[in-house]
Amino acid sequence: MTQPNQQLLDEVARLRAELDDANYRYYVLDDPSLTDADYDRRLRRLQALEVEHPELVTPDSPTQRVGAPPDAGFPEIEHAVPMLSLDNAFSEEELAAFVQRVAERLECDPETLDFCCEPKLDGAAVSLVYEGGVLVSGATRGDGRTGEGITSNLRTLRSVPLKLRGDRPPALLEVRGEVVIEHADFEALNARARAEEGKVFANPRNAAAGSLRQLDPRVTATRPLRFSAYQVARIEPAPGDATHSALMAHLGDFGLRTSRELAVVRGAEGVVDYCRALGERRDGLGYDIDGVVIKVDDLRLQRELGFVSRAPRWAIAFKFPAQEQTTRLNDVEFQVGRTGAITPVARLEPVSVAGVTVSNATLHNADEIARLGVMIGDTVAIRRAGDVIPQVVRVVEGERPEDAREIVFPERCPVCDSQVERLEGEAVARCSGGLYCPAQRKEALKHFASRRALDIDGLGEKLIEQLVERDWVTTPADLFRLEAERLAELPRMGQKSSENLVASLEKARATTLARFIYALGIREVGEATAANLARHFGTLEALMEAEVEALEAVEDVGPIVAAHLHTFFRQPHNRETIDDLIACGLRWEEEAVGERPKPLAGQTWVLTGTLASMTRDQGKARLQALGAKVAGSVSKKTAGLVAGEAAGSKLEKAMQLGVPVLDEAAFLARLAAWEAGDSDMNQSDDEESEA
Ligand SMILES: NC(=O)c1ccc[n+]([C@@H]2O[C@H](COP(=O)([O-])OP(=O)(O)OC[C@H]3O[C@@H](n4cnc5c(N)ncnc54)[C@H](O)[C@@H]3O)[C@@H](O)[C@H]2O)c1
Ligand SMILES: [Zn+2]
Repeated sequence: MTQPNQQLLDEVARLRAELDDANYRYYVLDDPSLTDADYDRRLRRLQALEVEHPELVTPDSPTQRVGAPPDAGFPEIEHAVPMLSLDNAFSEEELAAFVQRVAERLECDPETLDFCCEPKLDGAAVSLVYEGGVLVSGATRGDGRTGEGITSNLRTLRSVPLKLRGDRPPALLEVRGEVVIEHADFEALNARARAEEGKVFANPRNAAAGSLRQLDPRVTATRPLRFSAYQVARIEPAPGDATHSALMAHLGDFGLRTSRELAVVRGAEGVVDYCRALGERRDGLGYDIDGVVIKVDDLRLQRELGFVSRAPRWAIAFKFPAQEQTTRLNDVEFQVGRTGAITPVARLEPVSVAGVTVSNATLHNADEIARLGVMIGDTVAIRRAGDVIPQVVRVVEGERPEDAREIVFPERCPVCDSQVERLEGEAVARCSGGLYCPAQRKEALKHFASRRALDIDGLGEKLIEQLVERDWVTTPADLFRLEAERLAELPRMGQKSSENLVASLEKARATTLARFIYALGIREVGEATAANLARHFGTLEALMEAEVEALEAVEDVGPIVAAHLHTFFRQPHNRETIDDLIACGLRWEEEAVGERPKPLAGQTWVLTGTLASMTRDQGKARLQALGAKVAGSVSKKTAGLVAGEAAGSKLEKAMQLGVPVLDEAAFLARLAAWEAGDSDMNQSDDEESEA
């Protein structure tokens, strides 16, 4: 043993301060400043120094403690059985050494020992107490002895039974488990937060822990939290189960979830095989795990092994490579998607994250860049989990170089040089080049040709890419001008397949209005919305002319989709594309409008003055839904004028020209009759209106 020198004392003090701070940020603020990998490295270093110099160990050293003391905002709950940490193994050798250690202590052959293995869920640990089968309290781990009472929050989780299933619940059950958020739910939660400028979480663990520690359970209730049990701390009367795995199965009978991946294996080889196999499947699990927990399965042997201060001797956590790493942000490039969305992409100094080399990560949008406060040259934390695109989650403080550069959002599309637009209230900036933008063109054409759109058989993605790259096709209409002879010049495209493609293009010309609308690739207009629009308006013309209010009158169309539709049809080049398609022979049967007749088809109406029962736009929408065109001025051809309060010159003109005039009451009565399917205007003249 060497004598500790000043340098070493300083290092120990620095590590402790850093780890204390990291613990506070991780466990109390749910806002870590270090990646887990950096944290683990420091903890390991401190442990190594303390092993070398046991005289330096203090009871308050981060190596001796678990978690962090409970936050004052919650009632304290003392754990009847402490909630400990787990020893870690970072390699297969360390795993084998664990098995060896256990066998030596038990004085048995390691090859005869059974271990129960399960994923180490990366969430927040909680303990639930059931008395007489009823949930009486729930708590966080806190510092292991005392946790935070978060019973009302835990009650909002559907996976936490308020009452245990079965006729004979135990008199007392204290069960422990992990509260997690699955990847898909986490992405949705953060996407919502980004859209609403709410709190964006770095990872599902922070989101789960933060959600559980909300002072208002109604907030917790909105978070997609899931509880999965992994340990029984107390059960009375004691059941006959002799193993941990049997006890876990028993929990299932009570209506508690346990891991589907739980398996009992034998000896070091079994343990190592399990860890390898689960490691390979890690990305496909749909939730974060940071390793495997390996427990001696026999409960009697567990008791024999007992505990050390911080962790049980009968269990170990095999740690997988961390899902967060730090690296340098070398540059930011801007990518253009199918709908023109411009996404800033971080070009990174390549770094291995959970076994995969990552050199790009998404920065989402300008708001996210502002939220992160990130600059080119910064050291950033990257997260890669499952199939989700790697993300920049945080800037590492204090590492910004002097020559760091600000990230400047382009004003023009990096692909087609069209103006970049950012709509009021929208986080996303978009290229306004529509089908003209090569970046959007390929995707727009793929969408246009896809099965649910125009269903152009034989026009696959690769072919579309070739056609666009050769400039043979710039708009969808160009597709219909392709000739078999020319197509046959393309690589791997014989005479036969060229002719087949031309034939399927011919077939695709006869489509439906709904498919056509969907094929246009208007933002947020999916198949169902397209079908509603087709049914509602009946003709493409009525849809193209519709104002925002009229669009909002369509089932499932809210203000945002209405705005997208409105903007789309106001773009001259989109109109040109549509005209061009129709000129190329695209056609469809007109739809039966929402089962309703269109008594005003072919008529032009004018609205003037103020209506008491609706806005003028709403009136317009209802007329349009009945097939009418609504114009801004009165002429001889005007079928009728609706005159509200304070009508002026239009009313005069209508009277001069002999155009029928309806006051609001008469208008409402007629609307009611028309909408009910009564096309004879005169019959409803005397009806009383109900506004
Ligand atoms: N980034 C940071 O700043 C920071 C700070 C503190 C801690 N940490 C991370 O937390 C780790 C230490 O945390 P710890 O003390 O909770 O130990 P741990 O995470 O290594 O292991 C104990 C925990 O494992 C969990 N667990 C998951 N599945 C389990 C299962 N099937 N059976 C039993 N337990 C299961 C439980 O919640 C338990 O509390 C560090 O290694 C580090 O990765 C990070
Ligand atoms: Zn563009």
